[in-house]
Amino acid sequence: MTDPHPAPPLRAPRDGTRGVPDATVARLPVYLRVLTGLGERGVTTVSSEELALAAGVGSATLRKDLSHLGSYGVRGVGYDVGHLVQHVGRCLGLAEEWRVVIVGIGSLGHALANYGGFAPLGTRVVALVDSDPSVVGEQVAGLEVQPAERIVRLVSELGVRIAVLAVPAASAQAACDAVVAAGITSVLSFAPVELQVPAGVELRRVDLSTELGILAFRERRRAAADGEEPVVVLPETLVAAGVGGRGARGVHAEVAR
Ligand SMILES: NC(=O)c1ccc[n+]([C@@H]2O[C@H](COP(=O)([O-])OP(=O)(O)OC[C@H]3O[C@@H](n4cnc5c(N)ncnc54)[C@H](O)[C@@H]3O)[C@@H](O)[C@H]2O)c1
Repeated sequence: MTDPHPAPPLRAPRDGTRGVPDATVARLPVYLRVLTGLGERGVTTVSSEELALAAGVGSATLRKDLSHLGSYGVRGVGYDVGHLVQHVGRCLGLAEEWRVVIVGIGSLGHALANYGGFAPLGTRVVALVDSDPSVVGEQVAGLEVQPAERIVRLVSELGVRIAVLAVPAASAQAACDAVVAAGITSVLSFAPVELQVPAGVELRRVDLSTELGILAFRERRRAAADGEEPVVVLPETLVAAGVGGRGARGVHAEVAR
């Protein structure tokens, strides 16, 4: 595979990703996943165009990102996949293991605890906690669910650095405060609510309903541009009250159940 635009070989930074733009750091796990997949398929070199396509970014962005790390692209050859896997991994601190606690072992907490895809990114779930006594003591993914009050001890004894919050929105701030008070400095929350953390604590949120809402909005706009009739989904109560059906404005209504 040839690379028409290889990034110039630069020095590798000695201090991980310090000084590397946040946007670049956020893309590194994606590059690593693609590169790891290529390596598993026996691919030894990859062009910046191919890597960019597989990672879903522009090739100029990819070359710039890798140049921040010190890339090893060779003109006419491309990037050495194995070398780049190690290099990106080192920059992400993956030689070390970052220990994770999941707070809230309900539907989502179970799924996350059982998910095996975190390890390649250097993280390992080592503890599960829940505030519900009926959940405490349950075995999930080889770990026993611990009472939420034990968080301080778990964090210090197991060296946990990252907390994943899989609790309802109403409990999320309290759960967040508890993990921060226990010494956690990185929090990933799935609760659909804004959270406050003190300076020095990294907070990331995964809000699936907002993401889906954005896609639905775009679908609606695309359908409107294609001249499709909008489908308005009405609650059953409104339909029972006589609202809905194909109305004067040509709106086609369906019932939400
Ligand atoms: N289930 C999903 O597929 C899904 C998808 C996207 C987002 N979410 C969000 O993830 C969060 C969890 O969803 P779920 O469906 O797993 O809920 P769930 O009700 O099934 O589980 C929540 C768990 O959190 C525990 N809990 C509550 N307060 C706690 C606290 N302070 N400390 C420790 N544990 C506590 C509860 O005892 C319960 O076991 C919600 O905010 C939800 O909106 C869920």
